[in-house]
Amino acid sequence: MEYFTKPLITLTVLSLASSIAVGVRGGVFTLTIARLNLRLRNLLFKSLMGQEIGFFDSNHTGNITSRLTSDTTQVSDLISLNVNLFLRSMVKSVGFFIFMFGISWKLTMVTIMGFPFIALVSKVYGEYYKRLTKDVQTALAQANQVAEETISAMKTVRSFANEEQEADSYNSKLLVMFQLNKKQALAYAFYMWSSNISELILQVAILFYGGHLVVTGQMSGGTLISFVIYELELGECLESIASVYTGLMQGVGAAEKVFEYIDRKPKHPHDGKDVPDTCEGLVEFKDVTFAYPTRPETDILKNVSFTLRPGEVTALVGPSGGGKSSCVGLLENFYPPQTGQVLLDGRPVHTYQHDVLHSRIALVGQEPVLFARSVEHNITYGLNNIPMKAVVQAAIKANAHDFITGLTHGYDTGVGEKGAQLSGGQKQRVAISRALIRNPRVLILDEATSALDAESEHVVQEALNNIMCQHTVLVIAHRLSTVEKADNIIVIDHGSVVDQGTHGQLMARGGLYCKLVQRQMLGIETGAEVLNPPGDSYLWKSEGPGRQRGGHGSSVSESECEAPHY
Ligand SMILES: Nc1ncnc2c1ncn2[C@@H]1O[C@H](COP(=O)(O)OP(=O)(O)OP(=O)(O)O)[C@@H](O)[C@H]1O
Repeated sequence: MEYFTKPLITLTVLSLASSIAVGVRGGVFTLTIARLNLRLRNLLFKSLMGQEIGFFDSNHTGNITSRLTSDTTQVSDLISLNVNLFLRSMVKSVGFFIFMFGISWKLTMVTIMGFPFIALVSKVYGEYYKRLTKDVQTALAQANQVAEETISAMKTVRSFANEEQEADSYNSKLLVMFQLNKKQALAYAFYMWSSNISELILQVAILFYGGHLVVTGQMSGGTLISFVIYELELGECLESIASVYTGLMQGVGAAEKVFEYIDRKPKHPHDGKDVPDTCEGLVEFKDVTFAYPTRPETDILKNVSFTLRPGEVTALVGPSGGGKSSCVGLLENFYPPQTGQVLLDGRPVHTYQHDVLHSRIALVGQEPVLFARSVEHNITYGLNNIPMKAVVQAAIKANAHDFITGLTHGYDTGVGEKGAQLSGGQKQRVAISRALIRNPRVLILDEATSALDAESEHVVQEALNNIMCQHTVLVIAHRLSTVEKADNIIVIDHGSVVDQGTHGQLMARGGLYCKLVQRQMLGIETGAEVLNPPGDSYLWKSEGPGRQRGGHGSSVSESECEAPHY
């Protein structure tokens, strides 16, 4: 009993210490995974926020969110788990080696001889697995892309009864991933087979040489058995280390995708430093040529020059696709021009400090994008510590106050994802309030009142008229009646300024603007037909003024284009 008591006590103490260590290790690693995940996601999201708009034009949202969610989770899980396993297996392996060396250095050398082969198998498999993992993550991202696009456009899917095709499309993307999973399974089977065979060969070699040592009396049978037990344990540890390598390679595959975005330097960074004390609001486009990064071969704007003067309303008009919104994109510093300059008060817009530029230029876009927050938070978006009074004032100016107070929780009412719980006109008015609360020097209204009903449009237009004299205003509108009173109307077609002047001047010249106005009055949509009339004869021209189609009782004829007072 005395002989047994001492080892038993030692074993008990070691086991207790070990169980405490296991608990601590588990806790620490869980915490590490969480911290790693947090850090990776934050770094990735921050890097994404700094990317140029062209990056988002060329990368699908589903792909980006997949990196932000599943790839980061893969990285943190796999790396933490495998580092954990690696440390444990390493400590155990070193211990077993010491014991084995103590028993027989000759047998230990035989054991070591088998390692290079086992390491080679792991390396080849690990590299292959890394490549496969990258492909699997890419396939998953593509499946996510389909899912995200479909779910976010559910009403369109339903209205075209396309649910089944969307489900098929998702399934086909998943099948691509499944094919890769099959390759993974095959590779794993091959790896298990080769590593088990190599281990078996090693054991046979040890037993053969150990047997020889026992037979020749250099070692006792009991010692050989102890050695073999240690060797088996060591084999398990080495197997773990090999699988750690594979796991780490898998993590590295996912990490490469995550770090590709984390390390990406934006091609058009918004890192301007200028903070001028005052801002007049003089905007100049000087000989601007521009192509979108996704289509660098097509110039969307060609040598465009114009000026927006403080206190004046300038309208950009022209056929659809002419490049009006692209001008806004350049003024907002979303994209850099290829040649020429876009200046605000004589300084290129990209030299302004990012938040300063956007406090001086505010945009109300074609499709107002609201966030799934309260009305108040949407109006004060990007601003801090704004008193409620200012919020209400901005809403009143945009004719939004009445409908907001009619909502269940007034300004605290949530607007739903992308403002889905508001009507188009209501969303637009909240978006206008959001621009007005900044009291910008330059106000851009890109089809801002297009979603409003006639009455709301009138009131919003009046509100805008009241504040317009204090700003430089750029209006883009298809309904040309809304820009008649503009101080300057710039006509853009196929990326070039083809004419500019007041409504009267443009009508007198009888150019494209005049034709667009006539077309609208006839109730026919503006478009390519106006620019490329078949056989150069318009419908109303060939049919004569008395036979005009559609329209609202208008009887404008081409000859009126020449009239100085249209
Ligand atoms: N992000 C983009 N990437 C590539 N090409 C684009 C992008 N946005 C617009 N375009 C292209 O640029 C051209 C000009 O588009 P833009 O939106 O500036 O026209 P627009 O005059 O504002 O038209 P609309 O009156 O219909 O809004 C179009 O041919 C369009 O296809």
